[in-house]
Amino acid sequence: MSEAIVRQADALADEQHAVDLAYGRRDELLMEVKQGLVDAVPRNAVEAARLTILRRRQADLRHAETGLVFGRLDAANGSTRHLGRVGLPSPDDDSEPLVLDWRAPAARPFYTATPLDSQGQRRRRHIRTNGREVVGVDDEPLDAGGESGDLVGEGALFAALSARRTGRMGTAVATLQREQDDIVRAAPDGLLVVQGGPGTGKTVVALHRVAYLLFSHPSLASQGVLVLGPSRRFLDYIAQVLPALGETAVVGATCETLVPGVAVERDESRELAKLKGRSLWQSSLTAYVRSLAPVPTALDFLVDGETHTLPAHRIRRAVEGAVSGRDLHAARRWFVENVHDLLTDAVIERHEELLDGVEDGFEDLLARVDAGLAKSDNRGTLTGAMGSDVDGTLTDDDIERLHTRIAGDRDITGVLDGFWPLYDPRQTLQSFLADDALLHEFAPWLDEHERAMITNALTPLAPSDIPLLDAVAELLGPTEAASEQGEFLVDRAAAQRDWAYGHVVVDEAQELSAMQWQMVARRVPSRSITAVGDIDQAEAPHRHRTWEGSLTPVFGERWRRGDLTICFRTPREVIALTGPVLARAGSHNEPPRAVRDSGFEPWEVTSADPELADTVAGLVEAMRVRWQSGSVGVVAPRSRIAVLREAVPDAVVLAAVEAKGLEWDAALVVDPDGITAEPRGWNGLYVALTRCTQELGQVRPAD
Ligand SMILES: Nc1ncnc2c1ncn2[C@@H]1O[C@H](COP(=O)(O)OP(=O)(O)OP(=O)(O)O)[C@@H](O)[C@H]1O
Repeated sequence: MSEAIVRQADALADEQHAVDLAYGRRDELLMEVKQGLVDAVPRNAVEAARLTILRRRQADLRHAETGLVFGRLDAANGSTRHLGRVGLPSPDDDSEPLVLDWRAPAARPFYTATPLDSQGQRRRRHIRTNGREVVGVDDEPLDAGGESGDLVGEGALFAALSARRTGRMGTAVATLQREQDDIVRAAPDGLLVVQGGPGTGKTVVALHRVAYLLFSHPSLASQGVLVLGPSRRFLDYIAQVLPALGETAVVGATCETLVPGVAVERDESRELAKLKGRSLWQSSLTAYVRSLAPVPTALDFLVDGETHTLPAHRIRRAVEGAVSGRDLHAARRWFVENVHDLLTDAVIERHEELLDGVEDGFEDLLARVDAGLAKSDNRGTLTGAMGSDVDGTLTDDDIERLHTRIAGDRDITGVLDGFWPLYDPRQTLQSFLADDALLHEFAPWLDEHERAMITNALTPLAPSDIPLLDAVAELLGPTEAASEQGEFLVDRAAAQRDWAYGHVVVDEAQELSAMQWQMVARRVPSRSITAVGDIDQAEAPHRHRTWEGSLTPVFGERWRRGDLTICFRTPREVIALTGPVLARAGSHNEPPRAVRDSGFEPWEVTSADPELADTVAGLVEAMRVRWQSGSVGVVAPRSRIAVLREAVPDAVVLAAVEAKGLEWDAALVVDPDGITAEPRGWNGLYVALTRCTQELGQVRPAD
């Protein structure tokens, strides 16, 4: 046996031993946690918190069944460390864990050390497993000096990349690359926008970042993290990744589901969506909602049978004081309290006048007041009901009671409601959008045709109405304090429109309109946001071809950019086709660099249009045979989807926009010219061409 084979066999045996120990420890810990949870009924908040931690730990350990240990770092000082999906403490109270969590700072060299910058490490080892069995190890010496390549752990990476696509995303925790790791571990302050071409691992990075942030910044975990994806289907697609990374404290949503209790009820034209996505709406809606504050006038109130008039100038001062820096409903609450105070003062003043009148005709005056009260209601006389001191002066308790009585008085409340009503966000938005004169006044940037488009497309709600509704709801403010619903943080966060998240991750960020960005920003007051996307795959009706264009209207200069440049999905042969497509799409970016060849040259066939569906059915069948147990997807212009779905009922047939973020072993692009003829069609074709991991075919209808 050659020396290399013996070394490999020894390495496999060593790692099998380490992996066996780790699984043994994991099973032991799982058992301990299970026992801790048996019949556990929390008696107090501390115990409830302990049980939550135990449940979380149980979920983490369960999810770590696959790939419990995937790497090892050998340090220059002779120590070794194994790395895995979750940390496993050593059974004896050793401070060194048996397995180091991949998110721990000490694990970082596994992703970033190079021969030129070895970070105190001698060797990096990737451990490949199948279930609990070690099937391979890949070693990289880090102490040899010399050139550093682009990739870390090539062997393990290529093994991961050549695995058949199941249509569900897996984790890449064992094979994250340097540029990806830099983004995963970047400080969570401010808005970080990550531009990456197709297949550069944007979604992978975004999800690993969530897991990393929740692990390393526990304060974020207590506020929750929101992951915003482009569609429900997409959220389902990634749903298994976060639990596998040990994370459950995450709310997933799309821009359309972000406002609890509100659903999109109709589709809309691109023209309207583009119009309603413009950033100018924010200031127009702000001005409109501000205009709903009442015009000050004198107000009359009946207190204890006496009319008290608060003059217009005092109401004006109260309104002006209330609205500054508050949402409309908070301003209203402030105003109402102020009026209660003013009225209390007015009644006291009147009472003092009465006392002053004692000297000149006290009895006459009292008789008049009491007679008036007896007529108006049965609350008793002022002099009697107050329980004032014997000398007639009001005590603090009297004043407190008077104030409470005024605050609870139905008639007074009625006057205040009439003067300053509560507003429903949906009705408020719809009244605004329905009224040409209001639009003219508050959104003077709309022309007549645009105003007509808006007033004609009112109910029910379309996707672009959701961010407008959210803006109005925020400007109005809640009518009362939100009630906390649900035992778990994620349930409470998802149910509350104004929940302040610790961090927000946005996938396919290039699609967001300015108003959708506003909606995101509102949910994270700290602006701790990671947005990943490819501006060249933008399909949305906005016109942005650069991140500056997309972000500046909302964030100004307050964002930074990161880049992902290596394509892990699409093979070099296919990426080579995309340069001209990108240029036609008006891109400012280079295509990403593909990490591998597939050995399949992309091919093209033509078919007479009437036979196109049959041709596609035949080609899909042949591709299926070639990619047994793998996946095949078809991308086509919208107008052909229905016919193709009928011709190949058991295949995935999607429009380019629907294929975004998805990948198959083999992709068949039908009628590429038809795709480019769609709105933002060159961007769409770029998406379509870059879905495959191995084989790309195109079918063109013959003229
Ligand atoms: N470090 C990695 N190790 C293994 N696989 C990886 C790695 N990074 C990315 N991949 C794989 O590459 C493929 C593309 O990743 P992902 O879907 O995150 O890319 P994307 O940039 O979001 O693509 P798109 O722009 O098309 O949405 C996936 O199969 C993913 O698992």
